[in-house]
Amino acid sequence: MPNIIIKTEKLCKTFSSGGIQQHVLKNLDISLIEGDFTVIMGSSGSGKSTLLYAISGMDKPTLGEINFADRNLAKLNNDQLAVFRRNNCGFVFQQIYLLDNMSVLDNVLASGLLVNKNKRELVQKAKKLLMQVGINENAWSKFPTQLSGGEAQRVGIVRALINNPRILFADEPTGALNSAASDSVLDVLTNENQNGQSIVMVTHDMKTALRGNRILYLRDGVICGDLQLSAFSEKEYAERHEKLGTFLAEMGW
Ligand SMILES: Nc1ncnc2c1ncn2[C@@H]1O[C@H](COP(=O)(O)OP(=O)(O)OP(=O)(O)O)[C@@H](O)[C@H]1O
Repeated sequence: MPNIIIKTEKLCKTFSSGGIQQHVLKNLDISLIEGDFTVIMGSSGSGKSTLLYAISGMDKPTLGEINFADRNLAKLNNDQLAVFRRNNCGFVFQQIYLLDNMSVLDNVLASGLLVNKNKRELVQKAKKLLMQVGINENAWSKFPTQLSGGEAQRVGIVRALINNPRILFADEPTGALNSAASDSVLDVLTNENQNGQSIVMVTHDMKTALRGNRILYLRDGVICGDLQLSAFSEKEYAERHEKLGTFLAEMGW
């Protein structure tokens, strides 16, 4: 039986500004499966990032429930939510927020030390993860400004993974990268997922979305499509591309 890691019930998010209410997420009932690489797609403004922020506990819903790893997020106050996020969530964004005055290794360690006080163990783990994403020893003492965009994003992924998150949340992780750098980042995400890491990623890019095994399509705050794919494999790229293309055409993408 697949393990449900996040379950939402009647999840709603409404923004109010200037006396006008905008209902961005409307009564969403979603179950996300542990181990999946779930992709959230939809047109601009459909509520993808809002959904990602709500289910990861970065923002509170207006109404409804979010059960994440058997915790009801609505019952947590802001401090408890911050601890919950630190222990359970990793985040990767389009903008890569590495600290410019710290080396690559220190950027990763700074995140890790928030949860694990055993520095020796942490250093070993950070180095292992950096190697895993293709950031070799000669780059560990470099500063973020000395890295390419793709390298910096791969360091960002390591920083997000250092505390063994239950889910890695990614919002347009390749949005600011050129094609080669984007492929290197997608290969890292695919590899992590194939090693068991659950990933939930927002993207508007089809090539990026092809890495997922489940595609949710959001339109006007409602999930109107849910496509299951097999785990990513280069061998069946053409077939996969066609399946996703057909699905997106049906969604009016
Ligand atoms: N903090 C906020 N305050 C007010 N409105 C907001 C806020 N955050 C998002 N919105 C509005 O909610 C709607 C959905 O935004 P969201 O960023 O979730 O869409 P998206 O599907 O991720 O879009 P894009 O693909 O363009 O990034 C938009 O109309 C946006 O202006």
